[in-house]
Formats: sequence, C-alpha cells, structure tokens
Amino acid sequence: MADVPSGWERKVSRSTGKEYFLNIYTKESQWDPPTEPAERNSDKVQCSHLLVKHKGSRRPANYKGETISRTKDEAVELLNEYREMIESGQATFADLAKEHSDCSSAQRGGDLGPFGHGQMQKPFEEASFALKVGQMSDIVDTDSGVHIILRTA
Ligand SMILES: O=C(N[C@H](Cc1nc2ccccc2[nH]1)C(=O)O)c1cc2ccccc2s1
Repeated sequence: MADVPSGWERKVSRSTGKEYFLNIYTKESQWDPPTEPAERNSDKVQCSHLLVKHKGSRRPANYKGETISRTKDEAVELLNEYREMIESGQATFADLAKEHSDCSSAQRGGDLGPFGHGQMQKPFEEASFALKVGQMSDIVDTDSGVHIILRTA
C-alpha cells in the first residue's frame, strides 16, 4: 500500500517493531492498512468464481443441499484440474462453475456481479482487486472453501 488515506499516519510499534496505522482524529490505532472509505472509493470489480467447498468450510453443504465431505487437499486437487481444463481451452470457466461450483452463483456460471471493497471475505476481495479484466486467479482460500476467480469487468 503506497500511501495511507488522509487522516491516517503510518507508525512503527516500539515494542514489536511492527508497522501500524494511527487515525489522527480518533487516536485509534490498527494493524491493518486503512482502506479509503467506501463512499470515496467507488472502485468495483465484477468476477465469476468456482468454489470447491471441503469439510473444513464454514458451511460444508452446497446450494443443492449436498453435504460436503471432501478434504481440503482433495478440493485443491480438483481446482487445479479445473484450472488446467480452462487454461488448455478444454472447457470454459462458466461451464465448469455451472457444473462444479459449490456456491449458489454456479447457476449463473459463477458470476457474482459487481462488488466493492468490504463486501466479500478479505482474501477473496484482495485477489479479485489484484486481477486485471480477463485474468484468472491462483487458488484463493476463504472460510467458504477454495476458489478460482475470473475477473470479468
Ligand atoms: O456467499 C455466497 N455463497 C456461499 C459461498 C460463497 N462464499 C464466498 C466467498 C467469497 C466470494 C463468493 C462466495 N460464495 C454459499 O453458497 O454457501 C454468494 C452467493 C452469491 C450469488 C450471487 C451473487 C453473489 C453471491 S455471494
């Protein structure tokens, strides 16, 4: 993060040497870099994703009501296979998301619609905003399971 939004100062903790952020007005401090307030930061991205849940997922069931019992390693292995099928042109992202995603967005080819900061789980948001339009992510880990993300807008 190059700079911090106005009203914040970047500091270094004397005890831990870790960087932290101090709000000049409230004197509140936080470890996480402050993001611009949503109203001033209207950045939005549109992404599709393919989610493979596993038994450690926050809700180990998919929108079809099937209980998920696969391990996380099995889920990662499946996702790597899907990634290869997409990269080789053997299948489209939307077709594989429709057929295999454990998220209810599967019914829309994985499309989540446009979203801004603070709407999705942090690892998913960070990966999505780091993608260029048309780019597919590496495997992204959230409490819901493991995902591959395609930025569409
Ligand atoms: O949270 C959702 N679905 C969860 C799984 C899930 N967890 C996610 C975490 C980050 C991004 C998308 C995610 N989808 C579920 O079905 O258990 C969403 C479904 C849909 C459908 C259409 C548009 C947005 C969303 S967000």
